Amino acid sequence: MAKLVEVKEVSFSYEKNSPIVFEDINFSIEKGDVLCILGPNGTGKTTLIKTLNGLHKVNSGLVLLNGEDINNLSFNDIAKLVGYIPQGHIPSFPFTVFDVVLMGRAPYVNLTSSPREEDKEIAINALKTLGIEDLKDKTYTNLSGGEHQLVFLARVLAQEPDLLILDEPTNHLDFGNQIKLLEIIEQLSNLGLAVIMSSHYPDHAFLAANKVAIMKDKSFIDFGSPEDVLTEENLNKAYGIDVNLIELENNRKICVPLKTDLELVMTNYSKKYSKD
Ligand SMILES: Nc1ncnc2c1ncn2[C@@H]1O[C@H](COP(=O)(O)OP(=O)(O)OP(=O)(O)O)[C@@H](O)[C@H]1O
Repeated sequence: MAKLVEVKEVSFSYEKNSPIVFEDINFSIEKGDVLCILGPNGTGKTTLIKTLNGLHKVNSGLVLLNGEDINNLSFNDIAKLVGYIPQGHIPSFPFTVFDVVLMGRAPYVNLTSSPREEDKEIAINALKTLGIEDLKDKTYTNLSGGEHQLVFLARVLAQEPDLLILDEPTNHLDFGNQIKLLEIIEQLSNLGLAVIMSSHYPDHAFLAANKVAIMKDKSFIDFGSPEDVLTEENLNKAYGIDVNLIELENNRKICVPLKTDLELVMTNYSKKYSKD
């Protein structure tokens, strides 16, 4: 059986003669996998993610969804397979939260017909799953950043995709909601949904992912299980800081970044901001 996502020898640059963002990327994702893509700012995580939902076309190589070249799939075909939450999306129209979530059913609803009762039930269920049914009648544009994020997630759940692609999904979420979101991701993946998310938090990969990729210098410097990939050495290579990995009693690992020696860079300012 074909893999849900296969990425083969993929390279990308924004313009014909502009620098390559990444090259020779290879990986695959199956049902129920959660892949966390880590890497420093500007390494190409968002760009890579956009090649997996048809928003960017690769320069060379292949992206296959369920064995089919993504270039041969229509926008609607991709929308039935892939639910995507972009980074920092800005809501523009004052729809109700319920209507925003119902829009997730668009790939299944004929343009000229209204949503069916079944679609409305699916939308309500998505709100219930995330524990935000009480936001149903609120105006989407009036919500907080974290509430937008959860409502957008409800909308892509209503889309009933096989793959969720989440670009820094815990942005804007409070301490508790970050963990709740990771638990929701874990539970959905146990049901068979696949998830690809980018993140700036290696700890989030330990909490929710079974695969991790670290992107740096136009490629993956490592890909595999969190235990194999999230080493102090790899995290130092990726972020240029020392990191201690600490194992808690319940076998859970956490990453603790150590302080850097920034005083060297700050010497020019020491006179101006002298406390004396
Ligand atoms: N529309 C664009 N046109 C040209 N270059 C772009 C465009 N979007 C991004 N880039 C460049 O592509 C590179 C990768 O950007 P990308 O946003 O994919 O990185 P990222 O790893 O997601 O970063 P971050 O962690 O900061 O969100 C960067 O050098 C960026 O400046």
